[in-house]
Amino acid sequence: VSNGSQRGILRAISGQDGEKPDFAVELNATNFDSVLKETPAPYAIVEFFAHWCPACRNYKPQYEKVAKLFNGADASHPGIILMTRVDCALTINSNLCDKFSVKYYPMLLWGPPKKFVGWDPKQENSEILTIERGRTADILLGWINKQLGSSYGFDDEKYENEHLQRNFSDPGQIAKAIYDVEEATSTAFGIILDQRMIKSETRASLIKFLQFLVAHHPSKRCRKGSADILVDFDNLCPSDILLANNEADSCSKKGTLGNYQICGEEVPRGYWMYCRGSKNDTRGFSCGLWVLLHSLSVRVEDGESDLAFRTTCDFIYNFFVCEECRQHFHGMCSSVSSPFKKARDFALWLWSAHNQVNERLMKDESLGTGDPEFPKVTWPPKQLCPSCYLNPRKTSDENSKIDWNENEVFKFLVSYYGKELVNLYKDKELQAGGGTEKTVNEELVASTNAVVVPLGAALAIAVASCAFGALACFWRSQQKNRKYKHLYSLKNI
Ligand SMILES: Cc1cc2nc3c(=O)[nH]c(=O)nc-3n(C[C@H](O)[C@H](O)[C@H](O)COP(=O)(O)OP(=O)(O)OC[C@H]3O[C@@H](n4cnc5c(N)ncnc54)[C@H](O)[C@@H]3O)c2cc1C
Repeated sequence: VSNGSQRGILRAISGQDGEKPDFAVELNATNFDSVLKETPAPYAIVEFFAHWCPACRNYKPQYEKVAKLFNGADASHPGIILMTRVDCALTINSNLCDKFSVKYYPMLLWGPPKKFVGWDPKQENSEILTIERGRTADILLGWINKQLGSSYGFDDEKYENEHLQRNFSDPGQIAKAIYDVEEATSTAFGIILDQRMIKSETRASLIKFLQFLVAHHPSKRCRKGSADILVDFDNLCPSDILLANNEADSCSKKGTLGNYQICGEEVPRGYWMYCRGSKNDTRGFSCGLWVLLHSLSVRVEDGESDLAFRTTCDFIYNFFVCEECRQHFHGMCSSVSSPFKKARDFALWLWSAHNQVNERLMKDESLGTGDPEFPKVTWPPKQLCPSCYLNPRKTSDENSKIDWNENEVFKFLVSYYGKELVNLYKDKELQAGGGTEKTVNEELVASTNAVVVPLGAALAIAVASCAFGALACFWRSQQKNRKYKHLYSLKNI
């Protein structure tokens, strides 16, 4: 998907355009496969229409009324059905519409998004169905409800979030959070550039965090995007420029750095799934950031645990725009007196620090500052991890300290933020890769195709420490080799 068309899609979804946005996402022959392959939604509807067709124009408000329920930042049921449309009157889409044997307008097809990709019309038992009678919004929603056994209604428009409400007995919810981790990463990077936060005193901290992401981000495309930025970092945001002018344009959104998408072109998507609040301004980014930090913490090895701890602390201190949050977190970081030697200790420290924040906020939230649908709890609640509790609290004993079984908590964190988080995502990666799973090393090397790798701060810090595990080390040596190869070839010109 080209930058421009992707931005168009994001605008359509997030409604940040000046004019009233469409909720259904406009697809064309160029982005059709990639958008449908990438969407986390389990179902898609494609409306084939022609812009000159009066019946289609009349139908648009009906289709949009349904799309508003499922697409966009204020959808009541996000992430379930991606509603799209293809204009068959555009020459670029002729083959696409022919492939789906579009015989009349508007024609609606329903199915799992990935089944639209590489669809063969001769295929028997296809999971793609024609929605024969979707002529009004009511009929279309009725058809969907019948198909899914759901009871969605247009009254759900009030940005309610009942289906995502915290359900402690459903640990499977975390599988959705991988999309929020990507969104949080991309949002954090966007804020850093927007707010011109890369300065001479914060630059090294960002480089360290990018290395952390390259080695341990649970999403492949964020590892790849972070590696791309890291490789070019010294060119894009040289330290001498920052020393001369602490507010260098090149290190902000205005510079080339602003063209980099840390998690690829499809992210951010403009909505949150696991971290979606019941109101627009609650949860979202700060929840996604926590999940990112926990997911990183359970992926480090013993030897990197202290660096991971310091990298996390410095990143939050330098780049988290919530002043109270960063100061409070800094206080917790500063109270750690001896270096971490075990990955387990770092993961448990982060868990415990997060619980201290939760406990502090529980009091504030009685003032109505939190999200009423998602009250803060001491985490994980018993429903999610019964074995984490040594002595279950008695009702009369509500305020006593919980006696945690830290071995069980660690096991739980590793499984929750490790395997379970990437449950859905792995399938997606495999499907996207056509069934052949490349090693992460190959992916990283393939992704970092810069011709010249600068041997400045990024690489110097990287090569010197090799601290973030074998994977990052491997990647760094690849960069180093390329640098030398490049210099060598230059010398021979
Ligand atoms: C580093 C940091 C510091 C912050 N400090 C402050 C602050 O000082 N004041 C303030 O008002 N807000 C602070 N925030 C924001 C606040 O913590 C919440 O992120 C925000 O209120 C949204 O809450 P939430 O209900 O989505 O759950 P969050 O607390 O954001 O948690 C996200 C998810 O993580 C899981 N989780 C909860 N607790 C734990 C735990 N102990 N270990 C592992 N997983 C857990 C749950 O599944 C939860 O849904 C901070 C955020 C961050 C990232």
